[in-house]
Amino acid sequence: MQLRGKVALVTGAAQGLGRGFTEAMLHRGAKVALLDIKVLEGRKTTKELASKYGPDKVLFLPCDVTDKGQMKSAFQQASSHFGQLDIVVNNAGVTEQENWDMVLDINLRSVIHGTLLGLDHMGTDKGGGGGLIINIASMAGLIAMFIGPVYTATKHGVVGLSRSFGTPFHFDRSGVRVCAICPTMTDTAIQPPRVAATPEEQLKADAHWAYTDSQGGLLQVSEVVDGFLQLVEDDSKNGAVMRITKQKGVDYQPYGGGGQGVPYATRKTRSKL
Ligand SMILES: NC(=O)c1ccc[n+]([C@@H]2O[C@H](COP(=O)([O-])OP(=O)(O)OC[C@H]3O[C@@H](n4cnc5c(N)ncnc54)[C@H](O)[C@@H]3O)[C@@H](O)[C@H]2O)c1
Ligand SMILES: CCCCC[C@H](O)/C=C/C=C\C=C\C=C\[C@@H](O)[C@@H](O)CCCC(=O)O
Repeated sequence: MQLRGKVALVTGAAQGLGRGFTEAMLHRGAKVALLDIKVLEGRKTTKELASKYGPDKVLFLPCDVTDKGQMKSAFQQASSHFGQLDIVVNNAGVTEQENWDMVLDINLRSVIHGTLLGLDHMGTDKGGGGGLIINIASMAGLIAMFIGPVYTATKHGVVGLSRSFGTPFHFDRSGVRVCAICPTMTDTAIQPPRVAATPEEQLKADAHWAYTDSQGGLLQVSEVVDGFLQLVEDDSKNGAVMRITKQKGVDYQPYGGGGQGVPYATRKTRSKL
């Protein structure tokens, strides 16, 4: 998909990777609705981007992605404000917390909801024009991240969700590509401090940083954004799971079973179901 003239919605867009994806799309001529629970940071980011790319190109919508009403309303506002919606980036996420329900709600439930809302707004079967949904998973969606079992579980869920909606069975009806991106550790505020407040936290921090350093250190946001843009522009990728690592750069997780690795029904086979 070429970005000029397109409209995107990005969750968790106030900072970090979400801000990076947003700015890259604005730079290529898209308009973007920025959603975030951090209202002050979101407004500040939007103001900065408006002064660079034009006030008509951005819209900040305060939104807690775990609140179904707020999410539904934000999708409606974005699409009526800009008159269309072409790309949804489910990016908002948090790392492991004591309140594991919240990790599930933000990292998985809201991504499921954002994907369903994206299909409702963009699906050709729902009166939309087709489009693209990119779910931001993590390398922890493909391998076990030892300091975050719940985080790991949610990211595996995001990968499975994206692969399933990325089968021809769904694309035939909706015309919406659904893909996931799995970066390794990236230099954003989600990273834990190297010096922690308690001995237990320090143990985890030491293990995390020893592993991260052994893997070549942190990715920069720009490296993840480059992979994101490749995925946006490559219409052949549906159900694809992009990996971004220090060692290999951008590549795709191989799955067996004829590409998609899962059984699917095409338009032809579905008519016989
Ligand atoms: N940084 C990494 O190492 C890394 C690696 C792989 C994947 N990821 C994933 O990338 C995504 C972005 O993370 P980041 O590294 O930019 O972190 P970040 O903390 O800088 O940004 C996350 C954003 O999500 C927002 N957010 C959190 N909870 C929210 C909620 N309930 N409603 C709305 N917005 C909410 C935050 O306010 C923040 O702006 C996450 O899904 C994360 O899991 C990050
Ligand atoms: C606690 C801080 C937040 C981290 C968030 C992030 O999403 C977590 C990432 C978790 C795991 C990263 C693993 C990285 C591994 C790679 O460096 C590489 O070794 C994996 C290669 C896999 C392959 O080639 O098959």
